Amino acid sequence: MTVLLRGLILHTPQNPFRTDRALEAFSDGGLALRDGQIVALGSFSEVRKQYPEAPVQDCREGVLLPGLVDTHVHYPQTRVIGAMGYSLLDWLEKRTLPLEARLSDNKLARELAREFVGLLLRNGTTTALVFGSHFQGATANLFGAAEDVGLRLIAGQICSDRMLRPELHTTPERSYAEQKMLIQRFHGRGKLRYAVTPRFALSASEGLLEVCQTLLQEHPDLHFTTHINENLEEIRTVAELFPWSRHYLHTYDRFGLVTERSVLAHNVHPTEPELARLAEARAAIAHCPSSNAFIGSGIFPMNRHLRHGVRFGLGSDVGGGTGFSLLKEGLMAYLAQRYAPEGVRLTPAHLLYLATLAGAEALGLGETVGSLTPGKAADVIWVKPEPGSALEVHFRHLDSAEDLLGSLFTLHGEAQVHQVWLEGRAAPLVF
Ligand SMILES: Nc1nc2[nH]cnc2c(=O)[nH]1
Ligand SMILES: [Zn+2]
Repeated sequence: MTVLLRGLILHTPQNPFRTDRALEAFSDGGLALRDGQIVALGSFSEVRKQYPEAPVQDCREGVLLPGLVDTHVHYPQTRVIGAMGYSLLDWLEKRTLPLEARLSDNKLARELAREFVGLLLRNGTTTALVFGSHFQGATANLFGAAEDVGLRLIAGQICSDRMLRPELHTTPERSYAEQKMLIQRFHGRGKLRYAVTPRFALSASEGLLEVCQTLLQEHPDLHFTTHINENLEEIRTVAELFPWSRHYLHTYDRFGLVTERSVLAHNVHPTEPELARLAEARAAIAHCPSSNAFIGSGIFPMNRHLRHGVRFGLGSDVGGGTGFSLLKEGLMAYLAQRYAPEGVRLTPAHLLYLATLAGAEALGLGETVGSLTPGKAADVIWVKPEPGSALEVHFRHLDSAEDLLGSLFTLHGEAQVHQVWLEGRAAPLVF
């Protein structure tokens, strides 16, 4: 059955870093959904003519957007959000890893998994690349929870075999066996995909990175994700642990882990050769602006990434980040670039692109999601201003789509994700 959504529709089917006309807006727009796909987009009157019999859902209060894409978020860390006053390595040791160690308890893991996928959806995230758990059972729970609600999920069991805490350490042999089972069970099942996920080079021996390489060789369509160049002390430690490495990226590249299926989180302090190599390999960066500020990692050198042609999308990086909202990450990216000495002048179209299509492309899903182009999956969100809020005033009085988008990102805290469609089906937002 075809359904029509009517309302203000905004998306960025093109890259605003390359063209001035990337933002497409339909002030009284129509979006036709059928069999999980978008089948038409245009002015409401045009789309209505194509589907005169279809039922219409009136979404004229607020705005319809593509589902948001989070390229970096940690499933076990919802309850870590807000731990102030740390930098990366002491934040991990004192606040994050103790909680992650508790996910050996499957009951807790199941509860956190349900809570986590619910929070993604409530914030309008319909596709996510997720750091799983160090435990096989907990990671299986994450896949199960995503499947239950229909979230498009790429995730994997984290592997580490040093420098964290003993409960979180595996061995190369054990990690291989556990990951193999998860890959067989979940990779390619519905909307689930598997990502090989060493936590970071600091906590992975060469033997473990070799296991990651073997898994990617045995299953060339797997994804790969990890952290890189987030914090200066981390970078110094990695250089000591891999004395042969030319730079941080080399510790992954040596094992064949830097490809166009790789997403590396942060990259706040890259060298020029690393940027050149990332561009050459077509690997993508997950830019996590609120986390970079909150844990005090630094300001993302966006201009250098652009100059080299390195791809990047947005990541909430919960719980180093300040919450699940990618609208907020858009604003944080904007603010950080305003502070940076050679910051990029971002527009509302850039922010929407970074929160949607750029992320989809970083995950290799640019043909499937990230914009409302007909033929893509019907992953759509309806965002409304809170009654009585400043954002509502803006929605009533602004007439340029671009200004409205700017106010949506700026006043994101007054926006409510009212409804989410996953492949055309309305998802429940209360769990
Ligand atoms: N932000 C962040 N960086 C990391 N590096 C290694 N683990 C983590 C993590 O959990 N969060
Ligand atoms: Zn992270």
